[in-house]
Amino acid sequence: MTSSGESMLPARPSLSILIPTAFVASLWCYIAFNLIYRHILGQRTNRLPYPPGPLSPNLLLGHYGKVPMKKPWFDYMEMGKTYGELIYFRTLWDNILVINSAEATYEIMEKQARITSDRPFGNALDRFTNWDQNTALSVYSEAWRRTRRTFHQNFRSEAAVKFHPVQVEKIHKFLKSLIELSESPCSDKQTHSDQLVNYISTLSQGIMIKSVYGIEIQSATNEALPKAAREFADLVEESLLPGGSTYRSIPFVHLWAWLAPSMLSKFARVQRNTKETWNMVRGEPFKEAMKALKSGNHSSLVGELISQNEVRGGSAEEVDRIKNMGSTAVSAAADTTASATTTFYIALILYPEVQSKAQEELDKVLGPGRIPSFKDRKHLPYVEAIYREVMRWHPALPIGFPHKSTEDIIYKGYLIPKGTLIHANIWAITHNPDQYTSPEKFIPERYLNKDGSFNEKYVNINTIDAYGYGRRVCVGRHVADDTLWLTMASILATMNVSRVCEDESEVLDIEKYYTDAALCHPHTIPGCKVEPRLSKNELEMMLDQGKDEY
Ligand code: HEM
Repeated sequence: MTSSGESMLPARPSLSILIPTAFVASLWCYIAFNLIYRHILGQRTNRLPYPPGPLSPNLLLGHYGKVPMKKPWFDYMEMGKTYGELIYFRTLWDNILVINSAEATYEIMEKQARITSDRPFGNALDRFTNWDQNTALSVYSEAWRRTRRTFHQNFRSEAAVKFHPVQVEKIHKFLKSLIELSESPCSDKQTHSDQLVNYISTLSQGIMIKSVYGIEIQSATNEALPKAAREFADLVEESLLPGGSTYRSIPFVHLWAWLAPSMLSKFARVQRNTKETWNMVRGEPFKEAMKALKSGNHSSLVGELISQNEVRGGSAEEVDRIKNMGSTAVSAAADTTASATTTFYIALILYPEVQSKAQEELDKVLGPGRIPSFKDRKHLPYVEAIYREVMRWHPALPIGFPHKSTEDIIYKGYLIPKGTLIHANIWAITHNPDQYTSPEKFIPERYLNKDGSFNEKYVNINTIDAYGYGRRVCVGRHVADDTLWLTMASILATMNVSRVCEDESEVLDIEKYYTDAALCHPHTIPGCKVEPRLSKNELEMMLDQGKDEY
């Protein structure tokens, strides 16, 4: 005791110091435990080496924060020259594998699909942001299997024909807006290009939103639902890159998103925004479809499925699955089909000879005054080859979607341990010079036989790498395939697309027009001019005659 009678015991640390210290200490213990478990004990029990990869710059964090996040498909393709078809590294506790070759992708993601079809999500933060309601982000579980089945029943090749009326209607409307665009006086050519990109988005999203929910949209940039669907895709895309999702599994990180005030923490703000945006995409159009259903109109996929469920006396879980399917379809279509259509325009401005050849084929097969319909597809091999080349030349998801292994895999003497995040480098696969001569060039002829017929080898849609692999292969691919083919055939039949530039000899660096992250799409089409091949009246007559041709 002091003379004043106060105790000499040290002051107790306050809770505001204890809680964060305990949090940081337990986080480090968790990291240390994971490292010891995975890298020391794991190695001892399995003598096989992990695949080659760059040395870890940090014992604890691995490559966390050091991996390329901007167009990383180029870096991994380049790194392939040193490490080969498999590149292996880790960030914190995640083991990550990037696959650069078609052969390894087939062996690991197709042949072993049973054990490589999980996703690296499903943590507390993913539940906080409701990512578990999105089929593309869901873990490999019974819930995913059931929603995927609902998806498959409605989007498989035979079912995709029910999308045809809306596809035809929206594509014809798009062509009409192109005529208006070509007539509108505009001093700045780039404004035309930007407007065109807006029309392309409206087309891609308009088809899915109308087919799934029966909702008409006029502009993808001005209306709440298409804007939210794109915003959700933008908010998610960084987590799809190799190493991009590691932070999501940091223990208790969801508490930070939940507790921290938005105005103080950017992280909390982004997570809440993601949750709200997803809730909007999942909730609002569903409410509208239900309103239409109550008023006796169920001319939408969701309306039709809900009324069938009611007739069967179906469950609340089935309603949830239908909601998940509808909202996932709208968010998955937001950037992907628009990306491929915009890439098609870029190809046309760079390769005018491709456009001329396709128009020659269309004019010969269709004859004068007829707009292409799905029935013409098998008679138009060159147009088919253009579509395939667009998907190869600039795939919409160049580094694919992350898969996760659920068992150890041994490939060519290497151990790929259970829990590894697997990314197929679709870009490296579709730009492999051993398989595609001059892969950087747009050459539709690579899909044709010498006599100009379409090469049988490529007929199956599953040969299109851009749609991904294994049990998680794009479930909307048949609908996307129809939309893209008809859009491309219709544009070629009715419009001339060309490039306007000051200097004709300027070599266009197209990469600078593409976005950097996982859902890679051009933000504009540099100096693009679109002119109708026919007069406005002729074109309108043509569209009128073709409007019921599915
Ligand atoms: C150009 C158009 C499209 C491309 C290039 C594309 C590409 C892809 C890719 C690469 C994946 C990941 C596959 C994997 O994990 O290996 C995927 C998944 C998916 N796609 Fe597409 N997609 C397109 C259009 C669409 C459309 C229109 C829909 C609408 C239904 C859709 C729905 C989905 C869904 C639901 C998944 C997740 C499947 C699952 O995880 O089980 N996609 N897509």
